[in-house]
Amino acid sequence: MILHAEQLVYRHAPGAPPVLDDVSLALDAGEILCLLGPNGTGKTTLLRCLIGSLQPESGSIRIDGERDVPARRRALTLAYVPQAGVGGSLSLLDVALMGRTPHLRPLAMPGARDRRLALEALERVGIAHLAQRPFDRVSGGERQLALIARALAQQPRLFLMDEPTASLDLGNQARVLSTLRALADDGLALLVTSHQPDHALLLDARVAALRDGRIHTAGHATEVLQAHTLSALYDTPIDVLARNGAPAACVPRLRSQAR
Ligand SMILES: Nc1ncnc2c1ncn2[C@@H]1O[C@H](COP(=O)(O)OP(=O)(O)OP(=O)(O)O)[C@@H](O)[C@H]1O
Repeated sequence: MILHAEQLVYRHAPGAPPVLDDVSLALDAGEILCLLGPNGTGKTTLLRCLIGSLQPESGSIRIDGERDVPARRRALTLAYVPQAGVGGSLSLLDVALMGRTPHLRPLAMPGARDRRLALEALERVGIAHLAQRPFDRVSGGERQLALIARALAQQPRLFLMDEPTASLDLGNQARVLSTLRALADDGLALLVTSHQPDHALLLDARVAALRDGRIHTAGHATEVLQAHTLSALYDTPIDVLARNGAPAACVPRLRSQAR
């Protein structure tokens, strides 16, 4: 098991209500786990606990079966894609090159191989033509793609991605989702937060849905993403439509359409 979290409890302040309450999950090589749940339910907080930037009050996190993995080894094992990143005036190539940092000796500069891997990562997400453009002079979606490229260049075994398709058009959503599926098929592990349950279906992923800081629903997307489960999770009527006989699209009903 590459990632195993057990009974995590996290509060932003002592005595405050828990943001994460008894949350457990496990992720193996070759798997995609899609983390769903309403706004403010603790998805980013969970990712930040898993990468070690927040400290849970109790519970355990093991990577490759080991607790308290040293920072350098952790950086070689897992890559985090945040919702938004700060790249300033760095070029997108330099942003992608930052993914190579854990592989460099202290104070060493990236070499030709690092630059090739960074460029390949930009190509894989379709923005190699923007390699020399400063991060603060590209669109929100292009920034998101650059942050994904940085993670790809890092060549980790485990990806933790916070809403990686949130700013992307349909074409780029399909490109990124195809890339994520291909990474899993290559044996890598991915934990991906999303507000689009459809994406869990497209990715043929397992799902863990958080609500009020607790696991509300868990299982394979095709089994658990049913109209009644989603309607309860998001507190709104949701239909699940089929394509080729399999659930494919999760569509909320507006108040005027409620039956
Ligand atoms: N620094 C902070 N201090 C106090 N509360 C915080 C802080 N950051 C987040 N929160 C609260 O913690 C809860 C969980 O936030 P989190 O960002 O993990 O939710 P999320 O599920 O990722 O939400 P979204 O889907 O909107 O991105 C929310 O109620 C949020 O308001």
